[in-house]
Amino acid sequence: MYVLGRDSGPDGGVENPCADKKIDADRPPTVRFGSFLARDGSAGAAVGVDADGPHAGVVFGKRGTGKSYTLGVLAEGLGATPGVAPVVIDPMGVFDGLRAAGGRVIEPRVRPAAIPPEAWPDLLGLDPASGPGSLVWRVVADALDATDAVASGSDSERSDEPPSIAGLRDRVDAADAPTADRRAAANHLRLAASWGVFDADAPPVSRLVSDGVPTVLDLAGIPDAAAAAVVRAVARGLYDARIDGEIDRLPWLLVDEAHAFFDGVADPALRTLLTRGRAPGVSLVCATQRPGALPSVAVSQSDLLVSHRLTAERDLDRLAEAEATYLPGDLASRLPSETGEALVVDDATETAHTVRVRERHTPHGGGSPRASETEAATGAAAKSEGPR
Ligand SMILES: Nc1ncnc2c1ncn2[C@@H]1O[C@H](COP(=O)(O)OP(=O)(O)OP(=O)(O)O)[C@@H](O)[C@H]1O
Repeated sequence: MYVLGRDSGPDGGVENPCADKKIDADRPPTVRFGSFLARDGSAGAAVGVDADGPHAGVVFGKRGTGKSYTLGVLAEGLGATPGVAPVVIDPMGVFDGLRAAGGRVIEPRVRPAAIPPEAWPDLLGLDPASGPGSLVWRVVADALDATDAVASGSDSERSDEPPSIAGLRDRVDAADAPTADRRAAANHLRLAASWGVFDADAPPVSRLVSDGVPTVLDLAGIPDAAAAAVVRAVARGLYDARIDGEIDRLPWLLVDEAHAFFDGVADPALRTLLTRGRAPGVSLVCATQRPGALPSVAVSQSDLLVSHRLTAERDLDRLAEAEATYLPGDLASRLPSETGEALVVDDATETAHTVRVRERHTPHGGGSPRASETEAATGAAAKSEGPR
């Protein structure tokens, strides 16, 4: 986190982050985040998030306190920062306003091969020790071995085709297994096909970050297991692509409603980013209204913690895990109460400050609908005023 100098441009500190991708030679890439909040409630100096290096971060806050909005502020700023590329996991469909910053909104497709064989039974809701579960595990492993054999020139079974769900079902049909197991496995694979997220020919995950504009993966309305598969494929895909040198930019994965992804198929990939993502340059920011449902490692590995208001004891306990010897007093007592305000704990500078998150430059799609704002209500109000 940086204090941004007053001489660095309009908009309270830096150039409009949506405007361009100019590099300021005097300052490392920085995302305009907001301004310090003085004790009397007035706005102080502008603050920005360092985007030069990779980070692990969390954004906490009870419902309606501004988490998604804050994630959108980061996405806007990162989309305008050279050398980085934000990818937003959008389970509620509230980030399509990022189109106004040149972003794209995608209904994601991932390759079945992006999910490792051992994760398939869990993905399909099957016990891996059951007949159908172990059959699915085996056919996925065989299908991956067959495509690997082509790459390695091995003499074992070969397939030029990347595994598809239909191909996996063919393998199930042909397997030496009890009929009931084959039928159950095929039914579960048919269900997975109906989610519409698996495509053997889906573009590689590295394509999501090829140009640096915000990419929003719209997961609204798709089943939880399918959303988890997408998050796993994207998180792991970005990590592997950086390790293999396929991506030049530093990707930032911004996950809204992150608690939903830590108890299923996506969990290992998110933990990999938390614990090892910074080495190859992949950042992860997890936003959640239920910090208590995140694993402790999300807090212990985060070097940036942004917390809007919290009240539930379990969530405050998770926040307390971020208390460090360099911070005086408890964090809970320092949480601000207004929407859009947050306590920011920055491990790099070993500081905690109250910040007012800046306003978005693009429309925000979140916020709860209000009866008083419906056409029915405003129409009724106009009617009750009556003719004059
Ligand atoms: N920094 C801010 N500046 C101005 N308005 C804000 C700010 N942060 C949040 N808001 C307003 O507060 C409303 C709620 O914010 P947001 O949708 O981000 O909450 P949330 O914590 O993500 O809620 P939920 O948990 O229900 O998803 C938004 O509609 C937005 O208008």
